Amino acid sequence: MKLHEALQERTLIGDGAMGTLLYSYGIDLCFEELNLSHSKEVLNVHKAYVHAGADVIQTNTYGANYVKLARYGLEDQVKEINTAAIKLAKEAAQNQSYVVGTVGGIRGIQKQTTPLEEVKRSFREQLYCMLFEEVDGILFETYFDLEELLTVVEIAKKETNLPIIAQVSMHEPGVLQDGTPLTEALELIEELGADVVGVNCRLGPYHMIQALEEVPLPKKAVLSAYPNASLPDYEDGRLVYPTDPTYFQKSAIQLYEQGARLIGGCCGTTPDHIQAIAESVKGRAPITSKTIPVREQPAAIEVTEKERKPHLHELAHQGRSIIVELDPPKRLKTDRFFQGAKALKDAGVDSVTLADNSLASPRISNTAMATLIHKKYDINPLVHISCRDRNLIGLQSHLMGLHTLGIHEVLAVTGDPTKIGDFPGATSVYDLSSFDLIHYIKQLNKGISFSGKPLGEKTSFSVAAAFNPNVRNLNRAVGRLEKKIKYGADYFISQPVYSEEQILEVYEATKHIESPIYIGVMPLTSSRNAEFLHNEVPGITLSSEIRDRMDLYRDDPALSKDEGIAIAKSLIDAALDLFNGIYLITPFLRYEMTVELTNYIQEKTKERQERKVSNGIHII
Ligand SMILES: Cc1cc2nc3c(=O)[nH]c(=O)nc-3n(C[C@H](O)[C@H](O)[C@H](O)COP(=O)(O)OP(=O)(O)OC[C@H]3O[C@@H](n4cnc5c(N)ncnc54)[C@H](O)[C@@H]3O)c2cc1C
Ligand code: MET
Ligand SMILES: [Zn+2]
Repeated sequence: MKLHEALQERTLIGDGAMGTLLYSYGIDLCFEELNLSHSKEVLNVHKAYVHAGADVIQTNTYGANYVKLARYGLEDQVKEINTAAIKLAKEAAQNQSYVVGTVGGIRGIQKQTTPLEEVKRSFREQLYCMLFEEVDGILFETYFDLEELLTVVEIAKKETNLPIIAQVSMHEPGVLQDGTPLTEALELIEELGADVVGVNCRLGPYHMIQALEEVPLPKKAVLSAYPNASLPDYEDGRLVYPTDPTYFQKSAIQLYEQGARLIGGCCGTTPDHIQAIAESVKGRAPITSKTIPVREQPAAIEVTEKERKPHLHELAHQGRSIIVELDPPKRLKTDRFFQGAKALKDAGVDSVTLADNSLASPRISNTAMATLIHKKYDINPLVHISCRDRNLIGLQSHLMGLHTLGIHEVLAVTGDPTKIGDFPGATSVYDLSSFDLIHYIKQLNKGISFSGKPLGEKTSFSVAAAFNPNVRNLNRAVGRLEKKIKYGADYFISQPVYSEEQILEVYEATKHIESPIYIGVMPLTSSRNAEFLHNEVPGITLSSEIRDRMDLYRDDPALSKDEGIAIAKSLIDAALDLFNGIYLITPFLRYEMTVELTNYIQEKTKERQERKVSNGIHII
């Protein structure tokens, strides 16, 4: 009997974890490579599951795609590894159990690291190996990213008529990480033609049963469940899953009662767990009806926006907007910082922006300083957020904190790597890149956490992204802007530019982009400062004319400053008609310079407006 028919007829038992068992044997290598180098051990795991009563066993190919194998330098061995895996599973199955080719999800919470094109290429290669070796079905498991699973199911349906088993994984019971309810996700997968839809990994039986209680019986497809043995414990540096197979047996009955017709185990489960569930539900006739309990609906997500100042992207859409970077000090003396913030507020800037340990060197927390200037001077601060120093937990917690503090303007950057800063040996976390961070901040704006949990309220972040025009290939930098818009960026803030021609070039290269760009201007403070930027900061080139102008006053700090301001003013003159947003960067807390430039921009803007009005009157 084919797997298709068996699935229609009776409850089937899947196998349990492969990785957990191999790990428990003390083998801590690439599990998929073991199909070649430790084939006996892999064969024994399969045999143990067949012996325990598994009707369906999976090949040891969870990560046998070139993307994951590349981590071990094994990307060229996709074919050998998959072929060996299938042969081993078939040898153990002896035509008594069905052998399904397992394909694991690649993307975790980071979409950016594995673009869909890569997912497709990698999956096709693995699928062709499986079809060539004639498996009984394809099993997709541990897909946290729904988009990725839908993509591979669609490809599989085009390439084969074999049964497709497609399982999502959840961080939170009942919802996927993008907030899609489980029921809706399974319906989407079923619509694409998956024969079995279900859930595996991450959750233990308790939460998996809870999640399935909300899921009606699929219209055509069969429901499956492969829970982990329990929640993991961390002992002596290893993850262990302390459970009693008897508990798993009771849970299997409840999964069956929820309509699951293919029941196995994921991480932490062993042949003992599989034997326990085989004893209780193997071969049972599938249930044919199910009642979904009527539950009190969770509180609706708050939609009314709290009173807030206009967002910076709104201001820059409407007209002139000035924001000024004033970085938190590197030392604990804060007087100058606060004087600067107050002076900038009095000068009328729309926001003070605070870098997040730029150049990977510690400063006083920008959130602390932003909160204080927000409270003290009613400044609308813009907080830079770098992915370098915080993992996913830290980033979400930080953003929820900013929301609670009433700070709604953020700049999402990947961040300068630690290698260039005060602590070259420190870890650069980079759980996310700027693209994914932008995406997840926008998810918070929908009231959904990074892991898909409803937050009960929507944040209202306006998300800026970084634009670095100081690169050899400006078009590539513009390409990154377009991609950041796709991920949800509302507007851009640029690195400082240092020539009028460059301002024009940037304008020409970006004029098709509707999102506002705040163009960066940082006044030079001295000839040494100019030489440093020109010679040592990657990407920044100052014209010889500018360097000569600064050099003329190299022995006179006051005149150097004046010349720096004069140069910045000419850059501003060049920028004013091309960009609404101007981003001034305060060098070394010398806020007098950025206050003067703010006044200058305001005067020039007023003059331009008056000229427009009088031109208008003249025309009339
Ligand atoms: C306005 C502004 C504020 C900033 N504030 C901070 C801050 O507070 N803290 C901090 O640590 N850093 C800050 N940075 C620095 C920033 O992190 C780096 O300049 C970064 O390389 C570009 O921005 P991103 O982090 O969004 O990088 P992304 O665009 O996400 O790029 C990430 C990686 O790609 C590389 N890359 C970027 N552009 C290109 C390109 N055109 N071609 C090829 N490779 C490219 C980068 O080198 C980087 O390794 C800021 C930059 C700007 C423009
Ligand atoms: N089925 C695979 C294993 O048990 C993957 C489980 S989810 C990480 O090793
Ligand atoms: Zn698992």
